[in-house]
Amino acid sequence: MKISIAQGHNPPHNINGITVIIDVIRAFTTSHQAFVGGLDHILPVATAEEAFALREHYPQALLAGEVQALPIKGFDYGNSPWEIANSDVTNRTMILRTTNGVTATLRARDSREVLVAALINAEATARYIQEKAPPSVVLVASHPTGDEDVACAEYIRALLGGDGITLEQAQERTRNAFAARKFFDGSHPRLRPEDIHMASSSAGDDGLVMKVSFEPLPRIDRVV
Ligand SMILES: O=C(O)[C@H](CS(=O)(=O)O)OP(=O)(O)O
Ligand SMILES: [Mg+2]
Repeated sequence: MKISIAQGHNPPHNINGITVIIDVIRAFTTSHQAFVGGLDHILPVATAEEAFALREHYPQALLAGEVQALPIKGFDYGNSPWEIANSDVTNRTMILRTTNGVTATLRARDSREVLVAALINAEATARYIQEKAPPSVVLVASHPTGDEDVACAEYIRALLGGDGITLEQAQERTRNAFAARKFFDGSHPRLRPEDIHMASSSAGDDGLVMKVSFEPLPRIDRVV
């Protein structure tokens, strides 16, 4: 199994392999928490306008996401695992707009299989990949310049038997990433330290793997 790490919003072609889009702060930590809370599925979209337009077709859907990390006016939730953990999302659909994780996911079509992951479900994701044993795995750190997603990619690579780092090192790099700072300096009441505590946590191998499909609409489901 060839394992490579890429960074940014444009995942490389990986026609015969598995591509994992990683977003630790916070898109896929939020997504993981939503599935833990019983969410049915996620519809990722590129813009807030697309989110509002899509909700016309899915009036029961919840809107979640951010622009420049801040909650979007008219949305139900920010891109916040803490907000989701404190809400009832059972059997709901969530339309999700985020800057890095969702953007990279929407551009990851050239792969046999696409997963999304964060540190919280790194172990479950790695075990799923090991069981599938694809010829190639591309781990995409979706933040173009941040360290938290690269750290998670290096941890997953280690879990897959390659070079890498420990969970504790990945957790430390997440807490120290520059994207984390704004959650600790009181800059906005809805940028809470709890989001980073959740993003730097591990659920161990909780079996919660998140898989992307693209037709008829981009969609993220929990693998059951
Ligand atoms: O809202 C977030 O956590 C980020 C934006 S930033 O990196 O914190 O500025 O969006 P995401 O797509 O989850 O990386
Ligand atoms: Mg991010």
